[in-house]
Amino acid sequence: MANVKQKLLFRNKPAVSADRVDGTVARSMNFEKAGRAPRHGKVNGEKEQVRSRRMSLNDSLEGDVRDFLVNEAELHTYDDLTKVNPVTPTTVLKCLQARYSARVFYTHAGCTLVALNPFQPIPHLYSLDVMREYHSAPQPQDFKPHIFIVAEEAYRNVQGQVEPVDQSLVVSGESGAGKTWTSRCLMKYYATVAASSHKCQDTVERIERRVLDSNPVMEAFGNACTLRNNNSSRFGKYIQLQLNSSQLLVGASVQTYLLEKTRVAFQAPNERNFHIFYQMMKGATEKQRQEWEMPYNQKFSWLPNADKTLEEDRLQETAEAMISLGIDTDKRTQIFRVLASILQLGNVNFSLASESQPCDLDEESKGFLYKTATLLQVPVDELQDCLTVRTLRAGKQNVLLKPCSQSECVIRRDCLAKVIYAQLFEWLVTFINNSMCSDNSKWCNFIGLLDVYGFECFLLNNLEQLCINYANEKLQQHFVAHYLKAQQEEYVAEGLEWSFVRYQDNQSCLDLIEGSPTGILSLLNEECRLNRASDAKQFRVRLEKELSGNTRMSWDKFSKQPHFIVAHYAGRVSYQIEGMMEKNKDPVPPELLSLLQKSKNPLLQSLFAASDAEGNGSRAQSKVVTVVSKFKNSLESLMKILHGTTPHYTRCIKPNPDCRPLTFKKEEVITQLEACGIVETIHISAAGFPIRVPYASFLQRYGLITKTSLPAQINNKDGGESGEEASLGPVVQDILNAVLKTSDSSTNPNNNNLMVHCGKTKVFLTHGMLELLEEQRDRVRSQKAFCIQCCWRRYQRRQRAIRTQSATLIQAVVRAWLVRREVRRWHKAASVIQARWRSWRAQMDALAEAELDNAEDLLEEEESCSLPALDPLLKERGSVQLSSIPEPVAVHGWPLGLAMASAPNITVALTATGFQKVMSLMATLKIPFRHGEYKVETNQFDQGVASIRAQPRGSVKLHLRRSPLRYADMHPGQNADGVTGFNQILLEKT
Ligand SMILES: Nc1ncnc2c1ncn2[C@@H]1O[C@H](COP(=O)(O)OP(=O)(O)OP(=O)(O)O)[C@@H](O)[C@H]1O
Repeated sequence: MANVKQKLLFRNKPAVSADRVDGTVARSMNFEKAGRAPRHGKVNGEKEQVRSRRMSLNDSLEGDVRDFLVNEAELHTYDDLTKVNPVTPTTVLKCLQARYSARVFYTHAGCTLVALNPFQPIPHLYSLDVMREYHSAPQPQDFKPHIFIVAEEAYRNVQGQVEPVDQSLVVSGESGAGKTWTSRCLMKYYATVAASSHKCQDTVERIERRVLDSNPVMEAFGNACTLRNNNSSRFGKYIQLQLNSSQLLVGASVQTYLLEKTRVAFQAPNERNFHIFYQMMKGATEKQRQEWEMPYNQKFSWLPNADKTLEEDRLQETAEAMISLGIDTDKRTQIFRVLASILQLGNVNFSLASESQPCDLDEESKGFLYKTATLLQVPVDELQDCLTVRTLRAGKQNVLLKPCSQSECVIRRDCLAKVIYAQLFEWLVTFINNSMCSDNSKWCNFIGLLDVYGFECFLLNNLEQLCINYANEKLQQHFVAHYLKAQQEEYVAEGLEWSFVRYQDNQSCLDLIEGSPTGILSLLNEECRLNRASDAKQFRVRLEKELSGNTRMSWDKFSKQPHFIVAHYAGRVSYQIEGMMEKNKDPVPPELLSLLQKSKNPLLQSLFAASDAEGNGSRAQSKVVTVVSKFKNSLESLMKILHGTTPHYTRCIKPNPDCRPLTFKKEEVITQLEACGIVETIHISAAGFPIRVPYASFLQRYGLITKTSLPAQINNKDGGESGEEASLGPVVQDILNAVLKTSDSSTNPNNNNLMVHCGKTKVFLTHGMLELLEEQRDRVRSQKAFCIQCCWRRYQRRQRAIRTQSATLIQAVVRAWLVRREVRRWHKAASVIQARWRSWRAQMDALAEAELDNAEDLLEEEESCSLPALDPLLKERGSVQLSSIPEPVAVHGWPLGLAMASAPNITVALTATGFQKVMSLMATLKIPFRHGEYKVETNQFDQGVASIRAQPRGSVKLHLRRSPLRYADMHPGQNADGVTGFNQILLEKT
């Protein structure tokens, strides 16, 4: 398992810059695949192509796995973050974002409820009707996640008296995340649903009212406007709502932790003092101003940013709540006068003085000091002495007075203000408790609301942050133990036997902080109890000596400031040592305490009466109760209470740092998820089985590994009933066995069985097992793809062969048909030629016969006529001299061009060659043909008739002149300029 985790971490590395929380298995697998070089790439370009193809394939695979595990489009519908698959910070973040965009602000995360702050009122989200709906629902868990589900669950646990019956609702988150808002909602819920038995209407109403009214009073005194929240609680609180045997609210009590009293005398830039001072300054009546010695236009140096108007600046509301809690007019007057004295004290400034002289005050400051003394009802001289002169005691008798330096005076002034305010706040809390708390006999169970600071890590962190982060470590340990129990229960419900043996909790960090005698707190206390001035560098050396071996402790070698770094569960925090000891000692000069005890103000008297013993000059340094000791004690008692209750965790998340409505900043949220332990919870999940797949889905995706498919009846039902799903167990087991058998057992010799568990309806998987399954699936799919490719190629080859064969056959048939057609044409042509030839020969014979007869007649006639009469004609038309034996016979003929043109078949005449042409010419020239009677000769180019000679009667000589027709000797396809045919003959002859 560790191997697998390491492997995943290693593979995830390249993704870290893009998305540091992207640890999905799919991605890690892709990196492995993407990193593998193609074996047979010939050139780099090819390799690149192959790689990019693979990358895109892997990307699509990643999407595929993601789609299988979780449908992103449906992410907002996931009511429980542990149900998103795989449970990684990325998917959790996406889910929260999707829900926030869909205006859904509550989401379960296993046993925790995550509440996203909308930063704007959402109508009807917390109305009385909604409260009643959740309260009366038979199964509120089936409703949409809501803070009222948590409230109702706790309430029903009390009703059901299931051990442990007492409940704790732990609300945490960073400043401005909505803890106070959520606590208020919870209190309103219980004040509504656990109220109103008609019989005791008065009491219940009184208690409810007081419980609710405690809020404005506590907020006025304990909240302030900070950079991160306009109404920031500057203390932690645990409110116990006490329920009687009928689960009705009969009382309440409040325990507060670590009020930020330094704020009274010091406010960071752009921050304000506690709300109550501004309420007084802005909302006092004239009468009150006189009472409080607070003129209308007076400026107070401890009230910066007073022009900033907040809805919290409502004195009237606070005063009414005080009345409702039973703080009478006198007490209220005393309270406000004490508060006014603090404001006047803040305006007192000290001037520089020599070492032997106490610091003096200017006139203005004297006035403010006078007012302070008046309001505190103490002598003004004594007050000034206390602020400017230190009393040193040497033994019981010897008292030494030492003037304070200007800065010491300022420290004493501030200290006086802080101690008064802190005591007043404590008194108020006690008063509220007395007002709300019911008699022990009247209540039997409680529901506790814990609203504590979230994990803090600033640029400069000091004792306050150390205490807060220590408390968060404590709560985280408690949460983890509880969460693991819940996980264990789920596994048991699914029939699994599993324990998170490998999970390392934060005990080592707690040991580092609270360990004795060598924990940070112990060493700090030891340093504070030493009777010497605090030295930061010395303390750092001490810490290094004692704790350098602790892996949770470290130091920044390059930092010049004395500091130490603690690796908390939520991150590393560097604490500066300078001032830490002073804060831890929190010394109050005894003179100041004795002065306050002398006050005529009954409230001040009661505030400081208890500190009498402590305030006595006889305080031995070893008995100093340090801040961390007090805090540790109160934290321990709180943890004791929590351990005895059933916890319910609500993690409030601030979606953006600027408190803008409906704005979700991923980085902001993931940091808080880490700080409030959700990411840690996810890691714990990862140590178990973060991936849970219902049998039906598993079979649908991985069935192909063993060629198993989902039964049709389940497939049709979209998942099937749980009974039917359970029946799929053996098939699923077969697939898993097959996968585990084929996996490389050399790398996971013993771990195979630890990577997967079959529950009753789901398969529980580790990331490693999912990876293995996906690999197997890929392999099977590759095989199938290869098989399909082979079949396809074979099919293609066959098709190609068939096509070739067919084409050859068609060609053969066509050729045969063409040949047959040609031959048929030839036959036909031959028959025509034969027929023509025969008829022509017959004609020729007849013609020759006739001509010969005529020639004889002609000869006979010519013997009687003179021959020259023929000459002109012959000259004109060209002459044919038939040289025969005994005399040449003149043959009347046409010019050869005409003869060619009138050939029976002009095509034959023009195109025919050789004998054909001769025959044609003879026919045209109507030369009688008798076999053997004429000798026809062509010229050497086979292009014209050279001579036709009558054999029996001697030779016939043709003398032809050039045709008078200009183009008579031309035919298509021949050079127009060339002289061919008969003309050529003539040319040759001449
Ligand atoms: N559920 C909610 N609906 C509407 N607005 C809310 C809700 N929760 C918180 N807010 C708003 O956010 C502001 C800050 O909330 P809240 O004071 O409860 O924070 P916080 O966690 O208690 O801070 P701090 O630790 O500083 O006290 C509130 O003043 C309120 O305007």
